[in-house]
Amino acid sequence: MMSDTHLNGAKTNGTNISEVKTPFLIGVAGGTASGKSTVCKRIMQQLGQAEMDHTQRQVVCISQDSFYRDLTPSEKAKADKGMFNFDHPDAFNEMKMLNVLKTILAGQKVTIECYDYRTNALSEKTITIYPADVVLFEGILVFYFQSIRDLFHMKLFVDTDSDTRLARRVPRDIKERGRDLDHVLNQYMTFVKPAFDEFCSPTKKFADVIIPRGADNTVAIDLIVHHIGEILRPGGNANNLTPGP
Ligand SMILES: Nc1ncnc2c1ncn2[C@@H]1O[C@H](COP(=O)(O)OP(=O)(O)O)[C@@H](O)[C@H]1O
Ligand SMILES: Nc1ccn([C@@H]2O[C@H](COP(=O)(O)O)[C@@H](O)[C@H]2O)c(=O)n1
Repeated sequence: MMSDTHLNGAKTNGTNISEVKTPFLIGVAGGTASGKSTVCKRIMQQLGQAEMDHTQRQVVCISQDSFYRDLTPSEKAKADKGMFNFDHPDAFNEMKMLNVLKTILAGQKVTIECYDYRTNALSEKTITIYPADVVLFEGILVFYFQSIRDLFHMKLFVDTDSDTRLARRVPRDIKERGRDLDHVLNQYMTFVKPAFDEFCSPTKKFADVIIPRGADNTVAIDLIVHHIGEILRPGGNANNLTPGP
């Protein structure tokens, strides 16, 4: 289904001297454990991309967590005790996010550091994002920063009720992020919940599509995938990609 219709190639005497892809950039926001990553995975699966080698992939997903800023030693000590606010916009490096997304939109390859929740820091592991047709950028605050928000061609908000999100976050953080129950609940009540109400939830208004119940909402995901397919098909409007309002 992926086509080359949105290659912005400069042609001289019929020869393509440069072929630059402008990827279709999709922002996926929502509260913690709302199912953002799972929705992205479903979209990739339905576009037939999830099982592909990452160098061949034409649909890729990037997490906003790769753009947490470095912590000072005293912030690090707080973070280890669950006393640092990772849900506040100041915890992110907006300029780095902006530069990376602009590079991706310019059709260039980028290398992104992966985030390690056990050390509360970027890890040595990196992932290289090759020029792709569709790039999904998911995270709690991807619509918070206007500079970032303005870059998206499509904005999705995964809307899952807070009880469900907490019920998913507790086992996930214990199993996958090396936390204990006290740590998860204290952090949730002190920072995660208030920051969701103050910074994340208000960004729902920027979404083009709100997805109630996340990945359980197969109808919404089918519609979104169909729309992406229409844009990318030969003759679709992918030649004229401009970010949405
Ligand atoms: N529809 C669903 N039904 C059951 N569990 C889900 C569903 N969506 C996500 N999960 C689980 O909830 C946790 C958080 O999901 P994830 O997609 O990683 O959320 P987010 O990216 O928003 O933090 C994971 O353990 C995931 O397997
Ligand atoms: N060192 C960190 C960094 C982030 N968090 C929490 O992760 C949440 C965002 O990730 P989701 O997959 O849940 O969207 C966010 O709510 C932070 O509290 C963390 O606990 N530790």
